[in-house]
Amino acid sequence: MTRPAKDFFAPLAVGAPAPPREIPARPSRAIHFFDPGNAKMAAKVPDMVGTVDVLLGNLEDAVKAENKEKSRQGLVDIGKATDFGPTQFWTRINSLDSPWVLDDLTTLVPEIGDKLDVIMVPKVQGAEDIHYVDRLLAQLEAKAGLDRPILVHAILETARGVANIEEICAASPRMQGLSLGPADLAADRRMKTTRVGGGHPGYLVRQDPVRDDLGVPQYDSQRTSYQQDLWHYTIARMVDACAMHGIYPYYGPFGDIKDTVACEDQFRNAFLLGCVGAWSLHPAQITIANKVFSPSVEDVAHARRVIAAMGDGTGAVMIDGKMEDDASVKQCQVMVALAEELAAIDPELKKQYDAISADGEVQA
Ligand SMILES: CC(=O)SCCNC(=O)CCNC(=O)[C@H](O)C(C)(C)COP(=O)(O)OP(=O)(O)OC[C@H]1O[C@@H](n2cnc3c(N)ncnc32)[C@H](O)[C@@H]1OP(=O)(O)O
Ligand SMILES: CC(=O)C(=O)O
Ligand SMILES: [Mg+2]
Repeated sequence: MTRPAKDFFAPLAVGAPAPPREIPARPSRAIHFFDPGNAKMAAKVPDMVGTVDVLLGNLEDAVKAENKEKSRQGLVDIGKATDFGPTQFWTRINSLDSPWVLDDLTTLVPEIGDKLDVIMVPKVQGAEDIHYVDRLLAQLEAKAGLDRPILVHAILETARGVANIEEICAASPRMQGLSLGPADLAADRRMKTTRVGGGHPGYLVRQDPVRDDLGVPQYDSQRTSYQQDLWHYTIARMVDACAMHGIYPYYGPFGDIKDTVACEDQFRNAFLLGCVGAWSLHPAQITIANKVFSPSVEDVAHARRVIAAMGDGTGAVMIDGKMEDDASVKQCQVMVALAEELAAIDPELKKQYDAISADGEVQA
C-alpha cells in the first residue's frame, strides 16, 4: 500500500536525510558495469572517470559466489580512493533473497554511502521490495550521518515485476529509474531464448505469399521476413511507467559484445522510445551508448529551427513541407533540453551543439 501524501516525503528513520522531491535528470547514457573484485577491471576505473556517465560496481550476477566478499571490499576500496568528478557512482547489490545482500547494504552505506549516487536492486517483484530497501537505507543513512539520500533503481527481470511496474515506480521518492533485465526476465517468462538481450532470428513476421493468376497462394514463393523486437512491449511499459512517475527508463545489457552493429540498433530503439541510457558490459559498448543516447546535430538543429519558427509555441507553421504545431514543438524542446544537459558534461558534444544557431543553422 502506498503511504498517504502527507507522509510520502517524510524520512523513514529519525535523522535520515529528507527524500528527494524530484529526481534530477543527470546524463546516464551508459551505465558501465565492472566487477570491483577483478583486479584488471578495477585498475581501469580511475581512468574511466569522465569518459562515461555512470560507473557501476556490480556485486550480483557475473560475480562468482566465492568472490562476493572480495568484490564488496573492492567496491569499498574504489569508492574511498576515487574522485568521481562528473561521473555518477552506482552499485548493483545482490538480490533481496540472497545470503549477501544484508552485508552489501550494511557495509556499503556506512563505508561509501557519501559517494554512492544510486543503488540498483535486482529482481524487484513489487512495491514491498522497494519498501524494504527504502526503510533499511534510511536507518543506515541516519546511523552513518549522511546528509544526502541514496537513490534506488529497480531491475525488471521477472514477470511479476513487469506486472507490478507502476507500483514499483511509485513505491518511494528515492526511485530513480528502471532497467530491463532481459536475461532473467526471459527465463522467468519461460521464453525460448538463450541470449542476454538483443533480438532473435526466429521472432519475425513474413510477407504474405504471392498469388498466381487464379489467386492461389504460392507458399514457396520468395517472401521477405522482418525480424521483430522481443523487448518492445516491456520497454514501452517501462517508458510510460517512468514518465508518469518522473523517473528514468534504461535498456539493460546487450550480451553479444562483438556484434556492435546490433547493439547500436537495440540501444537506438530504446532511445527513440524514450529510454535515457543502456548498460555497457565492455568498454567497447560505452562508445556505442554515448553515440546513440546523444541527439544528433541534425536533430538538434531541426529542433531549434522549429522552436524558433514557432515563437510562443502555439499555432501551426509549415517547415520543409511538414506541419509543425504545439505538439511537435514540445518534442523539439525535449531534444534541445537533452542536448543542453549533455553539453554541460561533454565538451566534444558542446562544441558540436554550439555550432548550431538559435534558429537551427549549422555553422561550418
Ligand atoms: C545479465 C547481467 O546481469 S549483465 C551484467 C553482469 N555482467 C557483467 O557485469 C559483465 C561485465 N563484463 C565482463 O565481465 C567482461 O567484459 C567479459 C567477461 C564479458 C569479457 O571480458 P574479456 O574477455 O576480458 O574481454 P576483453 O578481452 O575484450 O577485454 C579487453 C580489456 O578490457 C577489460 N575489460 C573488459 N570488460 C571490462 C569492463 N566491464 N570494465 C572495465 N574493463 C573491462 C579487460 O579486463 C581487458 O583488459 P586488458 O586489456 O588490460 O587485458
Ligand atoms: C540485466 C540482468 O540482470 C538480466 O538480464 O538478467
Ligand atoms: Mg539478472
